[in-house]
Amino acid sequence: MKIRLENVVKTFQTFRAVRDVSLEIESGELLALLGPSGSGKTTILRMVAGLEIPDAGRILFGDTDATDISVRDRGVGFVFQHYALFPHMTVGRNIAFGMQVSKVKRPRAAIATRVDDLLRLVRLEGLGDRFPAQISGGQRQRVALARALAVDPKVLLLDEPFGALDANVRRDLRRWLREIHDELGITTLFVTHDQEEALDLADRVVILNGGKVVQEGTPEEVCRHPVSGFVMNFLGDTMRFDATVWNGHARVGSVDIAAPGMPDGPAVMYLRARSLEWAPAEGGIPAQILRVLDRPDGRRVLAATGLGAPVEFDVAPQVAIRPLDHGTLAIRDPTFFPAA
Ligand SMILES: Nc1ncnc2c1ncn2[C@@H]1O[C@H](COP(=O)(O)OP(=O)(O)OP(=O)(O)O)[C@@H](O)[C@H]1O
Repeated sequence: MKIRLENVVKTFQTFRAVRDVSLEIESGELLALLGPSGSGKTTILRMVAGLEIPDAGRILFGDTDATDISVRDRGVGFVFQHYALFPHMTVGRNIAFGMQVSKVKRPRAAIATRVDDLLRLVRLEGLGDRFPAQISGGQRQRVALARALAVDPKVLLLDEPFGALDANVRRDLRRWLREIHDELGITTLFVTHDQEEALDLADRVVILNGGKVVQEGTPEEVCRHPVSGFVMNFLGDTMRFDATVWNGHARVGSVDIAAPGMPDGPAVMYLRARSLEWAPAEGGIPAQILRVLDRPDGRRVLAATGLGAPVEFDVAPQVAIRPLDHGTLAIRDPTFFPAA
């Protein structure tokens, strides 16, 4: 089922939370809404669910205008971070609940078979008789997904479903969710403020800021071609430096760097750790090492340079480098945007 939002607006009292948002979720696609806190992600999801009504604009499910269709009749499944399971019901009964109260009546045996199938799908075979308090947080969210899928929704809506879990469990669950999505092919809208989660999971990412779409594209497109300093910064691991551009060259601190195609005037230069190379074969700017942080996959180094603020870069674990060492750093592919 394809979903389309056309010029959707939502205002709370006088606060405009969603400003003229248009987007499409292709049938079978997994789309992530990514943005900082307060950017309007949850409000958009709630409007797709039918839990909020837009002030203006339309929401289409396929060719049908769903704007005035009730939550119950939209055929959506939800998993929210805090959408708790019923604590007094077993896992199996939690999963069965939606089928038992649905308008579509199913025989008891069919419900039991479906619960078993869903427990297998979310890899919780054998846990159907436990209560929510007797399983882990990650397992609870898998039950929540099974419960959402039980009534064969046309669309799956997930709002920070793994937000409360620790980093390793989150990573496992997001790979697992992608596998389930590929198996079922259900149109899915996923809300997160975690860039890595969105980029790992989604076919396409829509980046929001202040209730507006600022960029949309595949993870590769948004990572390789961010349209603004905001997107570049939000996608993470960036260093930001004030610059002044004149005649295709940027003055950054006391350093001159080529900035071809940039208009003259104040600008911002963004670097990522991978844009910096320690001890290049030739050229480079003078640098002094401030700190060396050992990580499982290498060493992250902080250094002072003439750019005006410390920089961070990575070296291989075997590179001999110590605080106070002097050397040179090459800057590759800096990204410039005119200052806002
Ligand atoms: N029912 C409401 N009444 C008043 N303001 C609201 C209401 N719901 C949301 N807002 C405001 O609308 C803005 C967008 O909220 P929303 O929850 O959609 O953002 P979000 O991007 O999902 O943020 P978060 O990641 O923190 O959940 C926020 O400033 C929020 O305070």
